[in-house]
Amino acid sequence: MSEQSAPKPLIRIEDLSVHFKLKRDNWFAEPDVVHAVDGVSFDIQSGQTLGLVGESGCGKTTTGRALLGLVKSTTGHVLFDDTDLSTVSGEEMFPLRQRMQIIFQDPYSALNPRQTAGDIVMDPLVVHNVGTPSARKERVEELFALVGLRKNQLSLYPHQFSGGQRQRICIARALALNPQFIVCDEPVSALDVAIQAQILNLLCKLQDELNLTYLFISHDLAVVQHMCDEIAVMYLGVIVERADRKSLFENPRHPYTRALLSAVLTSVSGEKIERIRLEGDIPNPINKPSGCRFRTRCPFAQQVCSEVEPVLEEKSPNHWEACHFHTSLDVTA
Ligand SMILES: Nc1ncnc2c1ncn2[C@@H]1O[C@H](COP(=O)(O)OP(=O)(O)OP(=O)(O)O)[C@@H](O)[C@H]1O
Repeated sequence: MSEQSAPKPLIRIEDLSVHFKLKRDNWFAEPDVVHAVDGVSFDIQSGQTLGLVGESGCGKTTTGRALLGLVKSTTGHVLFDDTDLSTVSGEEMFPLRQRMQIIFQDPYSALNPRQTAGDIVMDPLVVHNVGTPSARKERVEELFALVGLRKNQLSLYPHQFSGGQRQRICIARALALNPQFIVCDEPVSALDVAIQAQILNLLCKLQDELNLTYLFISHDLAVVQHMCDEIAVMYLGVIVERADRKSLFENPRHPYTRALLSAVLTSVSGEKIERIRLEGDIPNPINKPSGCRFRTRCPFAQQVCSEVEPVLEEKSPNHWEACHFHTSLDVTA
């Protein structure tokens, strides 16, 4: 594709960091700092899905929230449709918020138990003062149909729905203001496996029909494989590998990605991948290891790994990796 016709990203994150200062034990102690996200950059093209994967605590949710301005970033920039969100005022942010939404992991706690499903989905229209009362009612009915809920369910309360139906309510609410971009934060991990596929299919269908752009956060590689065009693998606040879905599943490079994938066992092409067992837990983001953050769990770590932090480099076309070694090519387990 020529440079002129290259698509413009809808989302661009440049060197995003989010550090949380914890409360001090006493006035003379330095506060501990959690390095939840440390210099993350990526683009998402309009109409595409970027998957963000990694173990619990690696900074996926914080990245998604910082992107939407729900947590304050320490450094870096988030550009939405070429607008740098760090430069816009609260007033300017209000209409932008309509275009960027989030679906949470837990459809149980995301819904107010005292509101009917219809009122929940109508809420964003009321808050943003969109349409007349009758136009809002019509829009809510349309949204119910779009996500596969029935009109006679409008006046029911959250507890009267199944888990999958509650996630459909959350999706309808997220769509109410016609967003372009949605952060899907583990949207199926709280659901039964049988229901997960239905919700994933619904998200795919809505993406096609409404040209939505997704950041899809998950710890589950099987889910990401189903949903995403591109995948970024996160470890302890940084991206260690990023590639399109096919390259990542067929030729995983980083030892961490390969460890995650070996739990799934077969690659997209059906070939078995070399097994790397992940020992121990993810280190504490308050005291991250020197050099490569993965070195304390990496079976291939060498001296340089504790001394120099590897940068994310393009190791083959559009396949980025942060590792001192070409592990997929020259290291055997
Ligand atoms: N408000 C906060 N204050 C202090 N630390 C926080 C805060 N929010 C998140 N963290 C810490 O930041 C790190 C990254 O958390 P985050 O929730 O982004 O990870 P995650 O990969 O989404 O994990 P999970 O899948 O469990 O949600 C964790 O160590 C977490 O404890």
